[in-house]
Amino acid sequence: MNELINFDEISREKWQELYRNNIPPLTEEELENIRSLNDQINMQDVTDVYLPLVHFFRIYKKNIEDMRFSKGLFLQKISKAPTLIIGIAGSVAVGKSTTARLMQTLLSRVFKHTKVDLITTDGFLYPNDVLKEKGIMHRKGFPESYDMEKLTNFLYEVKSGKTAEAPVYSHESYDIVPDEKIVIDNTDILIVEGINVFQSPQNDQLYIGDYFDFSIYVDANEENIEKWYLERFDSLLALAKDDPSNYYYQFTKWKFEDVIALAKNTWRDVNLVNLEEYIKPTRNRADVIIHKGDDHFIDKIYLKKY
Ligand SMILES: Nc1ncnc2c1ncn2[C@@H]1O[C@H](COP(=O)(O)OP(=O)(O)OP(=O)(O)O)[C@@H](O)[C@H]1O
Ligand SMILES: CC(C)(CO)[C@@H](O)C(=O)NCCC(=O)O
Repeated sequence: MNELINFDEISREKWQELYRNNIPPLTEEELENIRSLNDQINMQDVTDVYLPLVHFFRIYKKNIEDMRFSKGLFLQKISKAPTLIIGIAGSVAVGKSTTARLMQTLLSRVFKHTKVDLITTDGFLYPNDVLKEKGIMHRKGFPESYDMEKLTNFLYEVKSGKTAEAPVYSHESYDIVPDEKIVIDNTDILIVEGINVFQSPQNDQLYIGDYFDFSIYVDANEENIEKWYLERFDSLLALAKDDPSNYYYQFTKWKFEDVIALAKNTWRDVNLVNLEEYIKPTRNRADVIIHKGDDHFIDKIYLKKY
């Protein structure tokens, strides 16, 4: 990991020691609530990894608040605190949504009276008919498949304290959901999760990285991510088996080996290429890298030094 020269590598054991218990601990019941969001979450990760991470984020939060206060004094103008934005990036199927949901729950528990919202940049993909028109349906998830201008405008509106709307993507329909929006209003912390959150847009004037106050990259080796992608493909098929409106329904009628071949080819020809060419190169832009080993077990944390 030579390109991570600018990061301190911290083992899980060391990381969990760094948390000095001055955040109100979660109750058992609250931990149970988080578990219900995703049965597979290893609850040890919550106490060993995520609570220290929330504690670490507190340092960034305080720094930003102090800076805003000092700027306000200088300008003799105290303005409303802008929404803090946290970016979570990483490969398709590495577990970004799970990390993002956990962070959302923990942040709203730890910082009382704080409204924490979550969106995914999947909503800013062009709808399938536009992707087809552009001839890039096979490039879903690549930089050109996102409406980056729309995403940048959305982040700008959130930061400016305006009511902002994010479109919604569905894995089940494999498309943008028409007429569905997530409304972001009076949010204290917004988590933005997606494969492209640290990518530079084609237009040099716009850089979405400028809007992130804290950023996390979820990392794992490619063999593991492929495995998790194939497992998720399986879950999507199971979900689709009685629902002809589901995109994955068609594959439930295929021979088993053909479905496996399709999933493996999609991983190899689309998502792995995207990971190597466009997602992984943004890893060193994150403030924190969470590294997972087998079975999603978090074994290492990397913190940006400078
Ligand atoms: N901590 C975890 N423990 C066990 N399983 C997990 C964990 N995190 C994610 N998974 C599983 O890994 C798969 C991928 O996770 P998830 O859907 O969160 O990925 P993602 O990075 O958000 O993917 P995408 O970018 O395609 O939306 C899912 O099947 C999920 O249930
Ligand atoms: C929607 C994205 C791009 C990201 O979540 C991904 O899940 C995806 O659909 N990739 C395209 C190839 C595939 O079907 O896996």
